[in-house]
Amino acid sequence: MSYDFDLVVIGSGPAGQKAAVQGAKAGKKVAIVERDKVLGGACVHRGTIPSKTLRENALRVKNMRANAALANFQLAEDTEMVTLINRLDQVLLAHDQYMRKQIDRNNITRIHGRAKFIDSHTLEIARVRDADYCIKAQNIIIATGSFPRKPDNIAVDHEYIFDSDSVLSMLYLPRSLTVLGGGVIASEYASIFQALGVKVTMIDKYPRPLGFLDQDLTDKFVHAFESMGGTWLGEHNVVSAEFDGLAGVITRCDNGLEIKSEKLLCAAGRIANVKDLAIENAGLSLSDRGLIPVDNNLRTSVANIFAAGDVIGPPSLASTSMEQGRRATCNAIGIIMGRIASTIPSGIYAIPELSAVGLTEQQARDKHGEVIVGKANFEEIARGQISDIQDGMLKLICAPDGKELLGVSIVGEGATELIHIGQMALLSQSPVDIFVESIFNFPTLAEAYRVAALSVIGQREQRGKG
Ligand SMILES: Cc1cc2nc3c(=O)[nH]c(=O)nc-3n(C[C@H](O)[C@H](O)[C@H](O)COP(=O)(O)OP(=O)(O)OC[C@H]3O[C@@H](n4cnc5c(N)ncnc54)[C@H](O)[C@@H]3O)c2cc1C
Ligand SMILES: NC(=O)c1ccc[n+]([C@@H]2O[C@H](COP(=O)([O-])OP(=O)(O)OC[C@H]3O[C@@H](n4cnc5c(N)ncnc54)[C@H](O)[C@@H]3O)[C@@H](O)[C@H]2O)c1
Repeated sequence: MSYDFDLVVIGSGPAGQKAAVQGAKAGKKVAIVERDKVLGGACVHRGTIPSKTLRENALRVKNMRANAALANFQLAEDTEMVTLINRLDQVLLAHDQYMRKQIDRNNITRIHGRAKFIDSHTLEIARVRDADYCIKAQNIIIATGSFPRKPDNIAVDHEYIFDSDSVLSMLYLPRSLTVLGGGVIASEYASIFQALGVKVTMIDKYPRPLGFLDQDLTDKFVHAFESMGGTWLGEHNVVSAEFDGLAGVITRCDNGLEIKSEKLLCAAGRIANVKDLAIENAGLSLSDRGLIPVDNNLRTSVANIFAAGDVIGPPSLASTSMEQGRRATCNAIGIIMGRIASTIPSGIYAIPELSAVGLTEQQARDKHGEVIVGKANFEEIARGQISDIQDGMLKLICAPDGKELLGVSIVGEGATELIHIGQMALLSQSPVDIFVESIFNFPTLAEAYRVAALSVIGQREQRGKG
């Protein structure tokens, strides 16, 4: 069979972009199909980058409020959202230009249109102005991402009730906001809006937010959120949320509680985006959870079709999607890569940040028994004192021998950067002593590694004597 391309990638988010570039670097004839006018996917236009840009301004507002002696700072009533994401256009433009240049420099064919499978090697491209046409590819990578789940009982209208795709299209900063969910999106936006002075209520059916993280971290997060004036309602099941017909939203829980707020953000999970792909024409079907099933090499049940990113499910991060995209291409073109390292960090850009790598304390106890845990509060570290960081903490989780590092969990400003020190120690299988024997810059938050390691070593020596 003759093909138009060696590799066609569907979707230009983090997974698709890296998949296409990897193919071109390996000398293959590659095309990338994107239905949006702009490249970058949810990550760039509706997710990671916009939310982190708003976060930067929320932090500035919070910091200005923190020192009333320097400036009596108050956000104006009816602050327009555009002023709070004023740098977003510049950030997006810079990102878009960078991506276009990279795609063009690598001679990747950009196709603007919606892809649909005709068979396992053929895609039909639907275009807005021009006629549809077909392309044939030896290998295809599905990197079509995900979209927000809309529960039937939540009337998302993008005017009063938003999802994470539309939340930043609000015209004005609301006075109050209900956030449905206690996952990553909910925790990030709830704390960002609260830091901006919005009265936020965050609700989840689970007892604590971000349940996959160490409880010490989530306790500190809830404390920080409530100290800013937010309300966390765990173990509350939302049964309905609707516009009240006047100027707000009524959220009802199954225990009878009713919450009134100006706006609501529904962050109740995301769904793999396979609409319009007609995967059945290629011989593919979805898993029970609505995801595209792949093996360890990211290959689907059809030999020449691979999938990467949110469309294959957790961890559903931009960071992992990029690596999956790259690996999917390598596997497709015969460069066998094997499994992705299990030490993937999670970074939650809430206020404060949370980040973890390896095992949590509970996971380590379940697996290894009497583990040794060393903690360092940022208030005890010179840099933490200087920066007045109230809710910062770093935890080292070590095997019962007090030497082998099993995991690192951090909450506090800088957590998503600091975690990589621990990640490198885990990857290089360094004993916990490395944090004591190495000299770190002073004053830095990284000193917390040293303080926590000293605590571990102290407990290890006590155990040795006992
Ligand atoms: C609010 C929010 C904040 C986030 N923050 C972070 C963070 O801080 N860090 C992090 O690591 N991750 C974060 N994420 C997750 C991250 O955005 C996703 O994991 C990542 O975007 C997934 O990349 P992807 O390439 O799989 O898909 P996407 O980025 O969703 O890209 C898929 C692309 O495929 C295109 N497409 C779909 N169907 C077709 C079709 N039939 N034909 C042509 N094109 C098609 C879409 O238009 C889209 O451009 C966040 C997500 C959200 C929603
Ligand atoms: N920094 C990051 O890495 C980052 C940031 C944002 C998003 N993401 C990714 O986006 C994905 C989606 O995030 P998400 O937060 O929307 O989903 P999620 O699945 O993590 O959380 C959804 C939450 O909503 C709750 N919920 C749903 N319906 C409810 C109801 N009726 N009543 C009460 N609670 C209810 C669930 O219990 C759950 O805790 C995640 O997989 C995450 O990896 C990552």
